[in-house]
Amino acid sequence: MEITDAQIEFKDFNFYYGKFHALKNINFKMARHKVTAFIGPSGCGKSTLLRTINRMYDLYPEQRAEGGLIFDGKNLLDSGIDVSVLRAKIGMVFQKPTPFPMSIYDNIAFGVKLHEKLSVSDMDDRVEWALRKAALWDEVKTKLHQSGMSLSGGQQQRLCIARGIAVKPQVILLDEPTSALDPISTSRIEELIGELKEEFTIVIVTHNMQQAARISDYTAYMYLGEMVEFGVTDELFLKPKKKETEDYITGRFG
Ligand SMILES: Nc1ncnc2c1ncn2[C@@H]1O[C@H](COP(=O)(O)OP(=O)(O)OP(=O)(O)O)[C@@H](O)[C@H]1O
Repeated sequence: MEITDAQIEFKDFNFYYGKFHALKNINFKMARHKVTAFIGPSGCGKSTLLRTINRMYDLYPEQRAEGGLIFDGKNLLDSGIDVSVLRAKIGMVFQKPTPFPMSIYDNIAFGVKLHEKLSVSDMDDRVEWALRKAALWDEVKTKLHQSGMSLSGGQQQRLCIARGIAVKPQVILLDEPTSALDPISTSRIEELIGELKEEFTIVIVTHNMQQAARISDYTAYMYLGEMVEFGVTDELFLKPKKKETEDYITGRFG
């Protein structure tokens, strides 16, 4: 399987927490405007891999990445990369909804103001655009100046997605975005992911294999820091090439 339109490419990529070798020789590409899912048992390195993509590890001096992580023709591991610009291009949504303690409107406007100078009416338009894209507009349009914390968990997570989208990134990283949500909010977010890929490249970590099978185009199965198998989602689930993958997806693992 060859990915011809890659947005991000990992080349001989390794990652260390101090002396612990957490990601081992990772090589694969993520396709533009598709959903790529990382699955695997707890501790296999899914979140670590996701967090390298916007250099979250920069905050911790003992964490180190080596090799190639190519985006827009540049190696994101190079020291010359401006990490704040990078994080505007590659947004992230966490497992637990994390709205800022400010109004719904300001939750979205805050990040936009860091990168762009918009007039009041352009900002209003941007906030509406982001909330519509995140399928939240109809629920909040009459209460934009109420606190983001007053929303339900599922609405808060859509607000966080709207906040990520508002700066117009190219890639959205989702770290188990539905694991704290009820089934109805989960299916709304899954539906939303299907719509967002029209405009953004999506990478999702999920411990839920059915979710990966439902929403992703490509799936990577990880185990003990290695990428055991990467492929088209339907093929990986229906006809895995490796026995380890088959054991995991059929529940025979462990
Ligand atoms: N800050 C850290 N310092 C040291 N080791 C870490 C750190 N964070 C994670 N690890 C280790 O790196 C490995 C991968 O962890 P990671 O959180 O990426 O796994 P995961 O697949 O996302 O797991 P889960 O599904 O449980 O969230 C584990 O062995 C973990 O113990």
